[in-house]
Amino acid sequence: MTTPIHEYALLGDTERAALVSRHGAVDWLCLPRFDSPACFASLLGTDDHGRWFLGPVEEATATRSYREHSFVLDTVHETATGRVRVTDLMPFGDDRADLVRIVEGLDGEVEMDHEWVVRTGYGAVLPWVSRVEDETGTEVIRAIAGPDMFVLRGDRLPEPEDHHHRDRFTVKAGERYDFSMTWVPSWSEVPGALDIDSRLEDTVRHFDDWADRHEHQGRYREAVTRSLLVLRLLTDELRGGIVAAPTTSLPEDIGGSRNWDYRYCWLRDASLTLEALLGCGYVEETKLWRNWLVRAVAGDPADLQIMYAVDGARELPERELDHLPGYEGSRPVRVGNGAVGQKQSDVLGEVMIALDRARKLGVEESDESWAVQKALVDDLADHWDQTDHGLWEVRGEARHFTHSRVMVWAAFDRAVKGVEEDGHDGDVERWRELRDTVHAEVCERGYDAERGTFTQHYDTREVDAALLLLPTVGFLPADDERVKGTVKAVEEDLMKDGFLVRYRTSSGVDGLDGEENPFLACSFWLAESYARVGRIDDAHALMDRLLGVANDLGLLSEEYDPSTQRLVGNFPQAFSHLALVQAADAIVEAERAAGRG
Ligand SMILES: OC[C@H]1O[C@H](O[C@H]2O[C@H](CO)[C@@H](O)[C@H](O)[C@H]2O)[C@H](O)[C@@H](O)[C@@H]1O
Repeated sequence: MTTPIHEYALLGDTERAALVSRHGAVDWLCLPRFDSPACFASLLGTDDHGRWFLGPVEEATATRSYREHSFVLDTVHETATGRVRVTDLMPFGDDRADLVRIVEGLDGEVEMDHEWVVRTGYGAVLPWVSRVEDETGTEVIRAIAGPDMFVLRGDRLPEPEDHHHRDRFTVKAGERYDFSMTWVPSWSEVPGALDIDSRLEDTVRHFDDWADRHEHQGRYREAVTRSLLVLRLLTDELRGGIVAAPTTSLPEDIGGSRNWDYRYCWLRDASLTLEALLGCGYVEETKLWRNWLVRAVAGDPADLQIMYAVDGARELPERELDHLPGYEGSRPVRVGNGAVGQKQSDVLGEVMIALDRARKLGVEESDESWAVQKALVDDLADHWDQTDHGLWEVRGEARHFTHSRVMVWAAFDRAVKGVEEDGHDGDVERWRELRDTVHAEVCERGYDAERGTFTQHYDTREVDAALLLLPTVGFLPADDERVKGTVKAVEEDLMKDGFLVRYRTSSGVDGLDGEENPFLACSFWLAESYARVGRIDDAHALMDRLLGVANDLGLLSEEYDPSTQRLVGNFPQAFSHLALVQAADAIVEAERAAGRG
């Protein structure tokens, strides 16, 4: 039986991440990077596609929590005979790729099952596994396949059986067993053992200190803290790229084909992540990402992509993995992402907004960073009127999506501000003129005067949840009648069981089969819109409903299926968490303005 998505916890060290189920199965892990092939892929297949299980043999109830504000996870399993705690972590900041699991007996005794199954290539490849000694003479299990070596250490090593490694042992109160798995390139020596206790302490301290620094105050502080931590975890410490989610192909609709690979760095998602971090006082992180951006987009501005690999590489060809049956049979499983080749005119606007905000918060441009922005905006000035695939990356016809046109306006607007307010150079006359032209065009062609709402694109009367962002990016004030009319139309057309879908798929605009569920980021945008127009009680009601669908660890996926009450889509998803932070910020601001803060 598959594990519901909300039953998973996230582990990670800011360069790679794993999902572990409540019952103790690490069902997803890509090594050595977020976007590397998985060595545990049973999330999208069976146990034979790789997993690491450590949990009670007998039926148990499990309660779990992160230690302080970190990603060190404590799961306490209670059986009829006793209680045992399993602590899982990926130690941070030591240039190693380890997954550590500590089993401690708390009460009575508990019989534990241990199973370690490594498969490389997303479950396709059986490695060569042997018992070897490290340089201190300690016995370890080593699995080798192509470029990868995985080394399992432990106080009890499991035994081989049908290409799995298994063990069963009893843990009594007061006993402790440590296990760790380490990835190194296959041509390396077997890596040495970790000092587990000190790595655990440093890892908790690092994340907890980081989380303590944020400035958000308000009723949703705890949810905001966990969301910021998720965003931090998805920001690659070494390379600076920010991934949209650590998973691929968790379905937007169970059993459906809307299954995509999110382990890449979208300029849109990354810029919005930065804005959320900046809004809570995390300014330094901007430099890491901005330097990544400058390296990734270096070269001809016409070659700008909408997403890159985590190290800035450009090749992300989409392919289907036929050997994997998919999460609850949701096929195909895809790796790579075909949207990489799309034109999405909103992304430069998002980048320019985030970098403008960073400048205003004192982040100085580097020699290259303004030059790169200038080149990109000049290139946009040559192609500003083209159609695109929009922020939803539709696979249907390219169109003049109203949100994209607004973001073209935003790109010129922030470029003009870079000159007027921040003293940088550039073709400001031309940018100013284009900014005003696009504004007028949107208000004329993207607005349905009869219904009093902006529309999804210039040739439709449909609406789109992205239109809620018009006041957020400064295109029009929140109390403009056209904005208010848009909020009303979006509520009328896109509400589904108390949550918001992105757009009506029935229009066929996205060129895809099947349905999708409410999109959590859009639902947070609605809460933010309510706050901006002073509907504070409505904002709280929606916020509470949304936080109510997060799992017990405060994690959210991309979408939520109200009919089955399940989180669906990739998990955890930066888009949902960054939108949560921004909605909470907007509510605090609105309460302050209304004298309710
Ligand atoms: O809706 C079809 C598209 O779905 C994915 O895109 C979504 O995720 C992106 C990453 O978070 C986000 O930037 C985008 O706004 C979302 O629509 C998928 O990556 C696309 O390939 C697919 O066409």
